[in-house]
Amino acid sequence: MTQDPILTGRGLVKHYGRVTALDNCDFDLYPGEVLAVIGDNGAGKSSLIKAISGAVQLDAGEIRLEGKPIQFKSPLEARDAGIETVYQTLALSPALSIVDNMFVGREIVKQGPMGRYLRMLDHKKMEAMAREKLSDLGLMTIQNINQAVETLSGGQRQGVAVARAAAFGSKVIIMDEPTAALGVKESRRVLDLIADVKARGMPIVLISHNMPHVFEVADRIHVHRLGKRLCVIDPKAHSMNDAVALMTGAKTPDEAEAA
Ligand SMILES: Nc1ncnc2c1ncn2[C@@H]1O[C@H](COP(=O)(O)OP(=O)(O)OP(=O)(O)O)[C@@H](O)[C@H]1O
Repeated sequence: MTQDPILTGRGLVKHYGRVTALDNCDFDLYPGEVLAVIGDNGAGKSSLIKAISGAVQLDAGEIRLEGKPIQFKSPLEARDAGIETVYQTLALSPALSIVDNMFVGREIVKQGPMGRYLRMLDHKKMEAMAREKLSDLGLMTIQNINQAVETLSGGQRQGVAVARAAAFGSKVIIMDEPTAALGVKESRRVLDLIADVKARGMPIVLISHNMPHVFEVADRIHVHRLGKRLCVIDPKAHSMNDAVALMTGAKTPDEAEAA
């Protein structure tokens, strides 16, 4: 890697009472890459992602975004700084429309006094922007952007959440188990979506237990074990069996390299 990482973590520590969820963990994400984070249940993947996305506060360590140290007190602060996290379930408000979901907390008000003093929203502008972003990502199979998100399929919902991230100039998108609850066809759409977002130059962190999905889309794989980064592997140079052996402790990184 010749470029500097866009996002780094050094010596990250997180305790929950007596449990050490992050134990001096390091992390690096490079511009434009898809980095998969894999690990056994309880290895600390979610804790790592929550620390990066402002959902939990670290006990020690440093996170840098574009070289600058950051300390987010809430997920909103992380989002404002350009780190957008797409959760499987919590990403969207089901009863709100697609447009409303995309603009919640970032509504565009009308120009002039109506917007300035009466906070009247510019629905036309928001709809046009939503349409543009969705079509950029090949998501215009969605007919009516005023329909409630609860009427969309799982894959389409992921799409709306990702379009929202892309629309607001995010620097990093974190996707937490995006295909876990989806069928084969829907998963396909989400994997294509990841490829589209990557093609637009946006780096993605993908947390997944699904090895075929990880091996299909990841440029590098961060193997997380016992609260820290055990190693980073190249999916082209390693098998899925190697990846599973590393995350369960059946193989050491040296053994995986020698194989
Ligand atoms: N809020 C919490 N309170 C107490 N312990 C927690 C909390 N969150 C996580 N832990 C513990 O921290 C450790 C790491 O959990 P974490 O959820 O980060 O792992 P994970 O790799 O994401 O697991 P999974 O793949 O099962 O989701 C586990 O032992 C877990 O029980």
